[in-house]
Amino acid sequence: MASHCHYFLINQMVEAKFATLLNHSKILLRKRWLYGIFDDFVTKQLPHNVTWGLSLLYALEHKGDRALTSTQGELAHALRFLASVVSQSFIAFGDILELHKKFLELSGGVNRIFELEELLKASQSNAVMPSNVISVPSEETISFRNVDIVTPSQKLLASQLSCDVSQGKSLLVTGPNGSGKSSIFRVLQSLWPVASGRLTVPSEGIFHVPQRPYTCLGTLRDQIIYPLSREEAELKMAKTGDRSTSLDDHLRTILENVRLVYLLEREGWDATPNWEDILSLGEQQRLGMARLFFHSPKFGILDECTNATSVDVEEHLYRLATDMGITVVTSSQRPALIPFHSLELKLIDGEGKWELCSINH
Ligand SMILES: Nc1ncnc2c1ncn2[C@@H]1O[C@H](COP(=O)(O)OP(=O)(O)OP(=O)(O)O)[C@@H](O)[C@H]1O
Repeated sequence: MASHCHYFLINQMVEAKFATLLNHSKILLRKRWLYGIFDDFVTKQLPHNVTWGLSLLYALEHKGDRALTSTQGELAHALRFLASVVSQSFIAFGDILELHKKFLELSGGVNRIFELEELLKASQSNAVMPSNVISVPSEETISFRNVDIVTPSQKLLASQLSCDVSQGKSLLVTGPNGSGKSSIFRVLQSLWPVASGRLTVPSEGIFHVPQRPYTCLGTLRDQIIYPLSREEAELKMAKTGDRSTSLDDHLRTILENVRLVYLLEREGWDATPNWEDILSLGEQQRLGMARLFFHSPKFGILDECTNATSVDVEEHLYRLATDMGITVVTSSQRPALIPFHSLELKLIDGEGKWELCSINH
């Protein structure tokens, strides 16, 4: 019922916007039509009328004998000259009118270039700021040192945040809606710059799983190994894994672990449906976790990425991650996840206050 009502409201909104657009287009068409008539009249019709008028005036002024051949020839010549001068003058006037239209088009183009330049400047200045993020290849800890978490509209969400996530010591970020949990993850992904302080992250071995994982074009296999290609995935397996297991067997085990093996039985390895359309959010989230297990990184950054799965499946997924030795940084509201973490970062009010507590098992 609620979704029906919502659909109705959206439909009404779209209809209203469309009616405004249609009205605007009608006004524009009428104005263009009137302008076209005016333009044609000034550049095509009016010159003839003016020539006739001037010729008439001339004829009335000089009432001589126009029967003479020489006078007729001179007259025709003079009239042709007059007609061309008048029509050229009006065409020039029409060009001036046209210039206004061209000027408007040009000013639109200039505006767009100006906006592009502004955006480029802004992105360059943003690109300078993440220098506060230090990416170290051999680093084993994610470390926030007096980091201010600030939104693009300059709202301070966490002030002077200091906390270390070392391997084996998973961190749970909690707090009310809008307190800044996801913002910490945006800073971790370098989507937002570090306004002040220093953030140190290992340059490799970090894997992000968002709330709605991206589903790429391709097969079920491609979804799990994303962003690697099949060849790269096979190479990765050859380097790290058991050489006796094929890639598909390995992926099948992962699907069994995330309880999605029925998808393989239903779709097979080679079907390429639009995965986002055919999978529920809970299934997409389990696929996101399957990706994490395939890549098996040192750190998993999990931003509410299991909140659409049932609690028992969520616990099972976290148990698997712990067993695989993946240290996680989780944003979640569910108390069931507390036992899988060693530290809890509580964002208190979304105005800067935070608290770090260790979780005793
Ligand atoms: N791009 C943005 N520009 C300005 N403010 C933003 C932007 N994105 C988020 N915010 C604001 O930052 C605050 C924190 O948002 P954030 O998404 O981190 O909250 P959250 O704790 O993850 O909330 P929830 O529990 O609802 O997911 C909110 O007040 C939000 O309105």
